[in-house]
Amino acid sequence: MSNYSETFSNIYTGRPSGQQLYLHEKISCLPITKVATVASEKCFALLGYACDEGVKRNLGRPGAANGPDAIRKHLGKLPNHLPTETLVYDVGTLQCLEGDMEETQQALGDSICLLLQQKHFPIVLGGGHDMAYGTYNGLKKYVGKSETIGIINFDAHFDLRNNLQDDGNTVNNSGTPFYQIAQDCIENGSPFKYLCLGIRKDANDRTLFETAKKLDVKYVMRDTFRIQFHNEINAWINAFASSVDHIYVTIDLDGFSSAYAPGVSAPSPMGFTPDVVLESLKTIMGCGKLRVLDIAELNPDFDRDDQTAKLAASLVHFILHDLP
Ligand SMILES: N=CN[C@@H](CCC(=O)O)C(=O)O
Ligand SMILES: [Mn+2]
Ligand SMILES: [Mn+2]
Repeated sequence: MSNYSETFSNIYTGRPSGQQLYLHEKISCLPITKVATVASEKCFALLGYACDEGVKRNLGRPGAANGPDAIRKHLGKLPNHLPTETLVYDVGTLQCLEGDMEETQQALGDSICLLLQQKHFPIVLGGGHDMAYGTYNGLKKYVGKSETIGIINFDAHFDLRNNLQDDGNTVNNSGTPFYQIAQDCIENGSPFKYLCLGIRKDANDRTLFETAKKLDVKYVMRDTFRIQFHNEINAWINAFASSVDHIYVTIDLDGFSSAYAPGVSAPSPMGFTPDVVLESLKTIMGCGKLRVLDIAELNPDFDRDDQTAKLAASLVHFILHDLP
């Protein structure tokens, strides 16, 4: 079972300016049932996915269910440079009840589809990376079967774990979302287009590399995913983008070095840096195909001085301000 809760505006606090100098004065909280098509050219919708059931099932460290509110608390304090006609709504949070992650993913997919139909750009705040299965399916439902979706995942991990157990049952978790998507694509005869940026050799076993190869996954290893190689990285991103109709970006915070992002279930001591992610996001946004973005795996229980929550909030700030 999943539960929807609307966001109360008192989560967004900061310096009062009376002239919308800060995002807490810009973001409007709106129940998702009241979302309507807007005349404004640009309208963002922030949606929480408060679920760490997938992390628990994947033997990780629970706590990501508190990720969405931790991001909101820091986002509100950041400066607002948006034009008045750009709208930013917070449309609430989906909570996973009684461990029913699948129902929460389904609710996420339905919400994403609804927001896209109403011409909003959804930004999902997580939450375990199992959210990717919900976000992707929402976009798929919106664009229809004949359109190709490319997934770009900033992550230390492939998250291509096989969800089929020895006893024949399936167990989905935060490490299986892209495997599940791949299986659906195979079943539907649609291409599985997946690009991973920042893969760590010391965080993915041999079978995961074999699965990636079998599924023709494109990936950039962490030691190459560095700002020094931005020309090459941009060329790979552009080549990938030109082979798809729509792009879904998913940012797993555990791909960042734990110097930047300690507040995750599975930290990366030798992860990537924010500069290469921002550079890559600029390239992706420049393609004009980005339709939805989510940020996964914030676990405030393990954060240090809120730096991971602040990093996530700054990523949202960047998307709000730099999406063309
Ligand atoms: N979403 C995270 N997935 C990783 C977790 C790794 C870990 O817990 O060490 C994975 O399953 O590979
Ligand atoms: Mn990861
Ligand atoms: Mn992940």
